[in-house]
Amino acid sequence: MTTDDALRIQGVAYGAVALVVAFGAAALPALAAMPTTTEILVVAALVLVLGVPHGAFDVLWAKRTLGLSGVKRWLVFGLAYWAAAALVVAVWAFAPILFLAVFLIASAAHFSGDPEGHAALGTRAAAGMAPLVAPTLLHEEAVARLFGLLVGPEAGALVAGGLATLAWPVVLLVVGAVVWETHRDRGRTAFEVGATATLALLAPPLVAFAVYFCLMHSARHVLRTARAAGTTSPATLVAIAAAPMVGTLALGGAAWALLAEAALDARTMQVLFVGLAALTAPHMALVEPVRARGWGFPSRVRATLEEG
Ligand SMILES: CC1=C(/C=C/C(C)=C/C=C/C(C)=C/C=O)C(C)(C)CCC1
Ligand SMILES: [Fe+2]
Repeated sequence: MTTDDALRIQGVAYGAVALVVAFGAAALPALAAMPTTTEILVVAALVLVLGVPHGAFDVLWAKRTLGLSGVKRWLVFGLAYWAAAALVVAVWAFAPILFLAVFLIASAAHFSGDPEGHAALGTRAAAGMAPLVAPTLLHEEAVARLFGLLVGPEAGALVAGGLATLAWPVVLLVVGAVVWETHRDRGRTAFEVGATATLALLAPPLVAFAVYFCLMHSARHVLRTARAAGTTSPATLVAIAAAPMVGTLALGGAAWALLAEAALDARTMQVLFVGLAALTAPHMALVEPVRARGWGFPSRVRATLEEG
């Protein structure tokens, strides 16, 4: 099986799971109650084990794009990576609303890279915004509460309200994207984006995020990395990601210890999502230029391949 086959299977499997979770949650409304501490802990564990490792492959992209070699250069790279992350944590501490707003906008831009091959700009916008905006259509209060654990209840409600004003436009954009991509014979992209929006609309916000982030965003990135590295061996991939993952876990542990005074739910949310936001800054700085070049192929060559 080639990595391209694996990417196709991943897209379809993700869409199927997303729809099952979405309609399962809709059929069992008791599940859609306010997020409990248990839910937060389970989602945190899933995101940590299946989601966060995709960023550990940044070392591989750094090697490819920056041509890093030698202990000194790797040390400088590591320092710059963690300095960028620390800066984000400082913004969270001193300007929480700015932090959350920029994190959401940057995340939408980052998630818009998920669809494979060519996709219309509107489709990319829909793919990027659906996981973040759609949950506020039916679960605005739950999103506000979760944001509240990160930035305080008032700021949380404000930002969730801001997202909620975008909810219908984003739903319409998703519908347009599904119709357009189907019309252009890109049915898999249509299915993926439609499933993400359905999941984000119907399932409890954190559950929807975990399913999307682990089975779409992270899985897709790992498969793209495997394709660029020319390997399908899980052992090779684990070997690449192990050291950065251990470093990340150590810093996450330190953050956990520092936040000893916060209640368990706030503490977990903060370590997880402020940590994700912090890592997203250097992660995007490395990965977005690679995406603009077609994931390791010169974009013009790739475009010709895809048109043909
Ligand atoms: C906190 C929170 C949300 C936002 C999460 C974001 C914005 C995650 C971004 C992760 C990134 C960009 C990872 C990079 O690879 C939701 C789902 C709206 C609702 C539940 C609470
Ligand atoms: Fe990512």
